[in-house]
Amino acid sequence: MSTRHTFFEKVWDEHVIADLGDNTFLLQIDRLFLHDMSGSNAMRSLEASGRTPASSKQVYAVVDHLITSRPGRGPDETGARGGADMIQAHRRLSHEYGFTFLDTTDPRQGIVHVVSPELAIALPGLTLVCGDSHTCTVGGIGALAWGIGSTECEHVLATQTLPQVKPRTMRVNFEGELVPGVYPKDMILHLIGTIGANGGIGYAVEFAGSTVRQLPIEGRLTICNMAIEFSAKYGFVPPDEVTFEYLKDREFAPKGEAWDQAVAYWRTLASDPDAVFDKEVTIDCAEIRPQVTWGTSPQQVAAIDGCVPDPSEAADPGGRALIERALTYIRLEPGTPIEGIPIDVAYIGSCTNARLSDLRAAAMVLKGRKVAPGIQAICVPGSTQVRAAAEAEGLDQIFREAGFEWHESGCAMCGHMGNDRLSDLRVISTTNRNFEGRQGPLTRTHLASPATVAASAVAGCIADARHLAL
Ligand SMILES: CC(C)[C@H](C(=O)O)[C@@H](O)C(=O)O
Ligand code: SF4
Repeated sequence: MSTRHTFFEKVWDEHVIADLGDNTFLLQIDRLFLHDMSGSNAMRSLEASGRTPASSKQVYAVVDHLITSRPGRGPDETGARGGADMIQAHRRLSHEYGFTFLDTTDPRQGIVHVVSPELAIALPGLTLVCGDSHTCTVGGIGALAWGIGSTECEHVLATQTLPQVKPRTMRVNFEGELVPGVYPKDMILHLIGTIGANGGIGYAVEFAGSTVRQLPIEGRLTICNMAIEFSAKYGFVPPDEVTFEYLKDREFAPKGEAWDQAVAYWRTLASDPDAVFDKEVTIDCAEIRPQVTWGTSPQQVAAIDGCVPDPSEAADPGGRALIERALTYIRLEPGTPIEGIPIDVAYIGSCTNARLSDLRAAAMVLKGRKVAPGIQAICVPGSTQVRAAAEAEGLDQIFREAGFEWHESGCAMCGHMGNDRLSDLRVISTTNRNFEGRQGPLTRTHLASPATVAASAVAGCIADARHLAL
């Protein structure tokens, strides 16, 4: 391949079937992942149209959004109206169409974006789509992955292709040493806080720089997960030795000679040293402190030793109105120190931060400690495999002894889709969205890393994990 190409251009060009004009291209789609909300709808719509899937082998399906995370749950258990019907249709059609189906009781079940790299369904250089905005998560293993709508899912089901407008390219370089106690979640929140939640609109974002290269895959997945909160549909870290090491021997990874051939190909995918991006941003990681959101957008974020801003200090009336609205909803006064804000609930879960490394980071804080009186603390592992691995190393005991509930895997209280919900409570949460009502009616969500959530559970208020003697 000639030089001066970015990772994105290489993978995109490899998948173009036709130039449709107007910067729109018909792309070959290598993997389609269906979940029990958008996926179930797409399959029912395909069935109603009398069409059949183009390529059953390239489609995977999982039950994650609507199923409750209640321990001891039944296979279709959900509080969502019509949810059991959707799960059942998802199951019936996935079997009928011959898709790989990860049912509620399957030991490989879990949140779609957690199981997709865990089982090597997502692989470097592949195009992977799912009817879910956080599909960009699996860009962390070097796939070109993005979220689509139900109608687009149906299009992919019928044709295994999708028309797409070609985005511009951006590279975000994270450079320098992370301060101890600062995690990938803090890196991405800091980026969104610095550039803005609209900073990535129209871009495919490559996360690069020495700090990213040193991150294990799980940290890269956390960063890419929130590319969409930066308004970038695509976020990725081109594959490297860390990626290959992570994927080797996983269930759907190529094996034997096919593995060697795949790795040889994946090694060609990194952006060329002289590749040109439409935009570049550099972040000095030494400056990043643990981050906590204070408002109702991920960009409304501050360092843990900072304060809630004063709307009167906003640069313009629009900015002032946004801050005022957020503070009214979240019920905080300007100038309130972030540390010490009392909480009701501590939530560790979601496709952002519920992998084994996240549970370990939280357990390190919780070991030998107790959740403060009156605080509800919940841990929902990102997948059933993560849950089993955590149990094998005794993490569940640490969580339980501290006073955390230990749930089955699923989306659960991240977006209260299956009616696992909170209401009118203040939550410190490892999830990715703090929008109004996101975790239940009137719920006030503060996004943070698993270590910060664990420290806050213990303190009963937003707390800096670095202040607890570890
Ligand atoms: C239900 C689904 C379509 C939705 C998404 O697209 O992201 C959900 O996963 C979310 O996080 O809000
Ligand atoms: S865990 Fe939350 S953000 Fe992730 S897919 Fe599920 S609902 Fe969406």
